[in-house]
Amino acid sequence: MQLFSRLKQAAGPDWTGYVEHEFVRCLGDGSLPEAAFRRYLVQDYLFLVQFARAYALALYKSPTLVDMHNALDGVKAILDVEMDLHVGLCAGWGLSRADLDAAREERATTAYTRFVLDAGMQGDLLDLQVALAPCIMGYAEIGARLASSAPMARHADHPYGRWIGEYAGTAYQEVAAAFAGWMDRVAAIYANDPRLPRLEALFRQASLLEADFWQMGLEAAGPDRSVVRP
Ligand SMILES: Cc1ncc(CN)c(N)n1
Repeated sequence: MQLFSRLKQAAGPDWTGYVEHEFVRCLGDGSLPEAAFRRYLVQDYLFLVQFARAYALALYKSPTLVDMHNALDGVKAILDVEMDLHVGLCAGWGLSRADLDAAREERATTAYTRFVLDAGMQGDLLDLQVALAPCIMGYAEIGARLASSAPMARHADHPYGRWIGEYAGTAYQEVAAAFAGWMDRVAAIYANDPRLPRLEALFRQASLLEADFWQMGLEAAGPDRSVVRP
């Protein structure tokens, strides 16, 4: 079994609480309040900046040249692909790069990104990959599900159709598949039974922090958007 599938199974409701969060459900059916999406967009820009640093740390933590190339591909995928798409998406919502650079990090953004960076600083490449996995793999899963289950998602009138299309699209899906394969290859060398509880704990915590990130967006739409946790 792929390490990702195993970690997901172990995280159980903490994983579904992330990928099926109310923010995601409302994004899919188009009912997400604009204020929630805007806060999310701004914070996600700040998130991606820190996430690029985490991928760069993966390069530093890489034991082989092959791993270094995989990590470098990840840095480039964020800086040259996802970040460009994100800035373009923000521009469509009237948010300039200057607006994004001037924004203040919300606590949920700080908590999540610094957790991932710390997991990588303390641990080895596999610890870092496992802490990054909910981010990379979760959005691929969400994008694919929303694109196939929300028929309107591909319609030009859907307010969040472009976001869904980006994460359901081939470019992002390929990045996620490549990441899962790389993590499996590293796990084949470094994972063993005594390490599993620690890896599962890292994955679970990152999944919870992803759910908090959605929640932070949702709360911009009003204080009554309570956490929907299993
Ligand atoms: C918070 C968050 N998590 C994941 C992704 C997808 N890389 C993202 N853009 N933002």
